[in-house]
Amino acid sequence: MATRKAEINGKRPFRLKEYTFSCEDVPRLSCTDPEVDRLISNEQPVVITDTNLVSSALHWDLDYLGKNMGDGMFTVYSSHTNKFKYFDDKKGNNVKNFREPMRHLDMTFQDFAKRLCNKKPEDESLYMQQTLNDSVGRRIVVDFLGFNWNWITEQQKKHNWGQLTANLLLVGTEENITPSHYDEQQNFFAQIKGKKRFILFPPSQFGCLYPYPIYHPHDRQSQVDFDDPDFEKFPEFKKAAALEAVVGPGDVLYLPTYWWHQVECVQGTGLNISVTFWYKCGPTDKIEYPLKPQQKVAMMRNIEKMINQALNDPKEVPEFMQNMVLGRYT
Ligand SMILES: O=C(O)C(=O)[C@H]1CC[C@@H](C(=O)O)C1
Ligand SMILES: [Zn+2]
Repeated sequence: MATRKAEINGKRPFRLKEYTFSCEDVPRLSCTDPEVDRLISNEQPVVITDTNLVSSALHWDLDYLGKNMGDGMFTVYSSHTNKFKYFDDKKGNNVKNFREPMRHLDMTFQDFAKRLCNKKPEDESLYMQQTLNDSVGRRIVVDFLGFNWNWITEQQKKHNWGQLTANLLLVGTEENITPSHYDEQQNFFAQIKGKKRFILFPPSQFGCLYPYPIYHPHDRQSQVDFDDPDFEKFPEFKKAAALEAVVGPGDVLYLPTYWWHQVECVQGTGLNISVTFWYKCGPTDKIEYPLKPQQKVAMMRNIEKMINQALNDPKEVPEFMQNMVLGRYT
């Protein structure tokens, strides 16, 4: 697998996987730069520095979390590969012979930390992905309250976003990968320990990324295997052109809603800890034409949902969709 050398601001170089598509850099700007507001208003990704958003958590490591996360049970995914492809198990019955690509385990943080420390190369990869809630220990609550809520709440108000819906704590090891998908929420992704690489595609490249059907457990995920793309089945993927961002401790990536992202824990950067800040999108006051790509994706999803409901049988959807477009709009 080809890799290339990279670095952030001249700091210690590390290696990134190479793919078939080009990668341009996401802008990296201080939160004091007015360009940050412009990019967020335009729903363009940007790496924002100096926010102090999670400065109160930069001392988090396996030992500290093990001592302070409390004795609650936390969500940990286990995968035979280093990929953690999200699936909605409520949609599992819609697809014949669907095989869950990773196992959902529940364990205490202490158990998770022990498995990470004793992990042998042949063992399954592990990824803790736990919504921060009141089950954590007191010191974690203090660190959480110490996040720069003034700054992020100011962003929420300025850009007229909806409510904060979740803070997901992510604890993984280098080379863990979350394959390419899009979400329907605004996201400030805060890096606490280790480095993460984001491969981003704008919503306008929906046609290059071939998401699964909406009834599929992998709804919102790309069908394309970036490590071995099937250009026969997914010819438009040849036209995909990515933006790339590598974030380190203290960096915050603004990840706009409907933007495709693959997330990789960077090799050689050790234990990886992040926290997401997901917000509901704001209301669309006035429809303006031409419609934005993300509005068209939302429209496509609503139409797919309507067709699925009306047909009431996932097996009928492919033929219905093909009858609608093949030879008519192709
Ligand atoms: O923040 C998001 O939108 C995500 O997809 C998260 C789910 C797994 C996380 C990761 O860092 O691998 C990223
Ligand atoms: Zn995501």
